[in-house]
Amino acid sequence: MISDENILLIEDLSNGAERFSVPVICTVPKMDTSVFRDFKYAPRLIDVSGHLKNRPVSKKIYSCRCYGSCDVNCQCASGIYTKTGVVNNMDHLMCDIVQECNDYCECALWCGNRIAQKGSNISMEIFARDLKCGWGVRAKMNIPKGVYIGEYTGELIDDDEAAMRSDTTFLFETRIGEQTYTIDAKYCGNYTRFINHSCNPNVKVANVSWDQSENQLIHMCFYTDRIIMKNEEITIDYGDSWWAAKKFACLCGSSKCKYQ
Ligand SMILES: C[S@@+](CC[C@H](N)C(=O)[O-])C[C@H]1O[C@@H](n2cnc3c(N)ncnc32)[C@H](O)[C@@H]1O
Repeated sequence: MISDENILLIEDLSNGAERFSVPVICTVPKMDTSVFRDFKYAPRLIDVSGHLKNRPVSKKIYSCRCYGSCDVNCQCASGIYTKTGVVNNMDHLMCDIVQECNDYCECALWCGNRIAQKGSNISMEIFARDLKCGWGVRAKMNIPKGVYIGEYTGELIDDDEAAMRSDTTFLFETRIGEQTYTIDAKYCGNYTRFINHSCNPNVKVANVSWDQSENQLIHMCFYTDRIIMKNEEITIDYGDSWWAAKKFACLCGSSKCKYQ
């Protein structure tokens, strides 16, 4: 039930689709709540028909024969994660593709190189930041550095379709193999589409794949770049090209602000 007077506006925006509830909290009068009426929660990427079609496996990439968890000698282990699944070195995360183990790998489901593919269990909530920035996302618990917190989901559309979308606010570029695609999370996505920009962000976005095919789908995955305390706002850097298309100033408040 959506009402401006309630502090807890929605108990769980995900409707049980996540491993944690995604409450929407409003303490700012006159916030625009219409976004939640039209919003379809999608814990995974979907295509315009509402489903992510199976893509044929053209040529299989490497799959490992490890028993239990892969170690550093395993060819498909990215070396990005520690044995407990936390990112080792945030600079390495910014490589072309973080390759996780895939369906053909013989390692266990609990292998330390299967992290983003299993989804996050780090609780987040959507809150009313202010009337100018709108809604934002904050942590419901303390989170260590290097932890996977979610994937940018929404409709997966091709370049022609993306060019026809009038609102570019929620467009995020990705690719399948060599072909570029766009994720649009305006009407359909998960909590990550409410994450605001900061010029001093606490979360980094990496290209991650767990496909067994050479024609891999690149997932846009979010990892904490420092320790995040309970109730701290989650922020990412939207990048120069996003800001180039906008006619308003950044309100991140950081002393490092680049888009004032
Ligand atoms: C991807 S959405 C983030 C969620 C959004 N706050 C909402 O309520 O739906 C991006 C929009 O949020 C606002 N926003 C995010 N970060 C901002 C910032 N640093 N300064 C000003 N506006 C920001 C702008 O309106 C921007 O178009």
